[in-house]
Amino acid sequence: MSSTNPPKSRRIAVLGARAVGKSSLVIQFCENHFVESYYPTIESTFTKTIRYKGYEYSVEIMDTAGQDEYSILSSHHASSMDGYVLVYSISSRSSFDMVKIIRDKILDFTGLESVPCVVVGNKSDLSIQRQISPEEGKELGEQWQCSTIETSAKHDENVYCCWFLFTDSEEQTQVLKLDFPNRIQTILTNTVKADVNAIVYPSYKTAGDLRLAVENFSVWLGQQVADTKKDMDRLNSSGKIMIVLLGHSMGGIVSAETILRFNDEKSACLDQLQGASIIGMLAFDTPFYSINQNFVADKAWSSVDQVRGLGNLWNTGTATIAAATATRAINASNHGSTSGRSGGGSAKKWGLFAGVVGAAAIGAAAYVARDKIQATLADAYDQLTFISDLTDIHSCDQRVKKLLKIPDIFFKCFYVQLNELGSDHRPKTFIKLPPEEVAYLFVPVPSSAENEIAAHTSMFNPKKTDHYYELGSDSISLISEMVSRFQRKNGPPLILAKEEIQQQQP
Ligand SMILES: Nc1nc2c(ncn2[C@@H]2O[C@H](COP(=O)(O)OP(=O)(O)OP(=O)(O)O)[C@@H](O)[C@H]2O)c(=O)[nH]1
Repeated sequence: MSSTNPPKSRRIAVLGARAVGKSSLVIQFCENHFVESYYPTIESTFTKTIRYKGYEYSVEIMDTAGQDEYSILSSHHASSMDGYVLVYSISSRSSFDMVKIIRDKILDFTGLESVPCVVVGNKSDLSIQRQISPEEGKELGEQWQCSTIETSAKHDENVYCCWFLFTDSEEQTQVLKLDFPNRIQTILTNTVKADVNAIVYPSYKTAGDLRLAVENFSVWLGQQVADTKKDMDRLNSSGKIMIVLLGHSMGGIVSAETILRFNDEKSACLDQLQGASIIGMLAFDTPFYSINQNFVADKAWSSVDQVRGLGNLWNTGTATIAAATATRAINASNHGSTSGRSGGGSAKKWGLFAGVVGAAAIGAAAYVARDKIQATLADAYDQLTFISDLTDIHSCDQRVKKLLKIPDIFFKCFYVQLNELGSDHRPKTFIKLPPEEVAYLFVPVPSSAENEIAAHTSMFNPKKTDHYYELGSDSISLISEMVSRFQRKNGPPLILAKEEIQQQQP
């Protein structure tokens, strides 16, 4: 990831019934002409760079084959998309109904409550044949809280607008709907062919001792494993639970300490995790080597209110996520049924596992380097005994060293870096950068936030973190790599349910 500002990339699928004008809209937008003749599409991909509200977007548009009620939504079209343009023809009631069916299929597939989309009523030039009024189109948009627009690919009316509206609506809904854990869960499910459960660690104790936080977190983690096992038993499925910890901010330190604890106390690990394996951790802006003293010293931070506000932000849970995953049924007959709506862990069919990948974590705690900041600010935080753990540089250093010594634990830390350099000509970062020998494990993520604290707290906000999407895909690639490594080492995954294995035995 570079610190320049390359275009933000977006992948959009265009979906709708047959002959509503999907290809015509895409061709008009990308190539500026209208094709009168009708050639049913199988699938084509177009790319176009657009400038919108000061940002450049490199948009990859997937034009898909027309859908009918019986078409099966391809995973290729439903997943790894940043959003959808759903097209109907204003002259066809059935195509309007089809848009609703397609959206339901996407929600079922992704397990989300809502997805960024724009509903487009095409062929607005055919007013005499109109079957759907503009009001009916708008009502649907209000119901789904998305933008709607009528277009004519033929007369090139509103064609540009529909793509811009998408960008706008996607920007607005992204933070709320496709939040980071959901995004990881959805994409990872399809990437590693696994039932992926992103579990957010529900409450994070910012008060209290680090050891207590680690203990609480370990107990919670054990509970997640037990719940997953119960689901698996109920569905008579077999598989090995793998856990990946994702920790933002101080959650990364809690995750690292949890791994160290389980490694030091192997019997406790076996009891509490019931044989599940922690295969790695990803940290996000975790101050493993304390926070960057440059900005603490900056008097811009000397407002108690500002820091109190920051504490509230950290405590909202926006920065508190965890994930647990389970390898999905490989049996094709079970594919369609494995995805449930979000939060529907129990709705998942845990049958026929190829193994179970589990991930957990992310907590964020408010903290400041106590001895680097004014007394008044420290007072605002005096219940946060975590602070002292960050000022013990020797322990900080040892923590990372010990973590790296544990065999088969994969570790990476992403950290935010502002686009401009500081007055000392060094990168502006929230965390203090690590020593040279471990620098390769720390990956900068460019941020356009106004300062280091804003960058830190908005790391999972696509509006502030320029490479939010890449952060998601990089995390997914790393988790996939952890899973493959684990599976390579521990033999091929089981792909059959218990009863099928029994049936196959002589
Ligand atoms: N009058 C009018 N005709 C249009 C418009 N857009 C597309 N058409 C015509 O509608 C027919 C179907 O257009 P396509 O763009 O191929 O439709 P599609 O949705 O991609 O079709 P499939 O690939 O089968 O899903 C073609 O004959 C187009 O010329 C429009 O805005 N107005």
